[in-house]
Amino acid sequence: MSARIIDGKAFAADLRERVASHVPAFRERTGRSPGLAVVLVGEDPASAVYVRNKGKMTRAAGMESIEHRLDAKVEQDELNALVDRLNADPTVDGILVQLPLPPHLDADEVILRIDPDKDVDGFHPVNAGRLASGLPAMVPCTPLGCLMLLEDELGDLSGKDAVVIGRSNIVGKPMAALLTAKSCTVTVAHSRTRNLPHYLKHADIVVAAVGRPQFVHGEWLKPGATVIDVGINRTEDGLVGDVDFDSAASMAGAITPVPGGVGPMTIAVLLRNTLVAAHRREGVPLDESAI
Ligand SMILES: Nc1nc2c(c(=O)[nH]1)N[C@@H](CN(C=O)c1ccc(C(=O)N[C@@H](CCC(=O)O)C(=O)O)cc1)CN2
Ligand SMILES: [Mg+2]
Repeated sequence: MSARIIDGKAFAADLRERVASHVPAFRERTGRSPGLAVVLVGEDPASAVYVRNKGKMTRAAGMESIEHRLDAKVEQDELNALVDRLNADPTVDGILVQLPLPPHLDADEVILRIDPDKDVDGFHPVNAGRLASGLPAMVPCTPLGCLMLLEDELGDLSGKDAVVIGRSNIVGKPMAALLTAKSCTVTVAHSRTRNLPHYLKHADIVVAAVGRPQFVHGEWLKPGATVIDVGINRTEDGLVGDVDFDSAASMAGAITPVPGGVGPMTIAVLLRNTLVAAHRREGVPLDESAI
């Protein structure tokens, strides 16, 4: 193995501290802490862990965590009504509905209902449009976390060839928009791409978010490439990414591990987005590029 291991866990801990350092001044200025409301529907065990960690880390950063747990059988109207109440609550700066929702609920409908200025997940089409247009947006947490790791590793990304594998609204599409905004030449590959190794051969940057365990093989990579693995797949061999770590680590210049790579960045960026949303909503200045 020769690749540098990108320590997302340590980067995320640093980012959470940076976020926390801005909270006292916000409280001084407004008389309250930034507030994040998290809605969990049902009992999906992984979602329950993520939501618990979000609450813990929100409080550890000095912010207010408002948690709503709804029964798995809750009706769409009741979920929508909760979002309406959170939209109207001036102490709530960020609203997040934990995904996936039980199959009888329409995630698009509930996301559309969230006030775009409180949409700390960055999933609302208004924010997707703002991001695509280069306007100030709430940016989805996982891709923004990937971008932070990439810039920390590589510095200026301008002119680099990037392949994003996966075209979801949550990771692939916003990741492509962020890399395009950084002047990368971006290819979006996905499950129907005919000859993935052909594209990967030239890629300086690979972001794998396809949702298939160990899908990307090291032999396909350009030697020295930076590989960001967004996958979290629970298999008989434990938790694995979308990249075959061992073969990729012998070809790449740097790679994120699973666990301990991208995953921890998701919650750290969520706290960052909540801080940003709170400052924007209150009109309190914040140098967003410094956090
Ligand atoms: N509304 C949202 N729903 C979901 C999101 C999201 O950003 N917003 N992302 C994922 C789940 N997620 C946060 O919600 C999340 C996933 C993974 C991690 C993480 O720290 N992973 C660890 C491994 C933990 C494990 O064993 O499962 C790691 O990779 O090191 C944090 C948050 C889907 N839903
Ligand atoms: Mg896909």
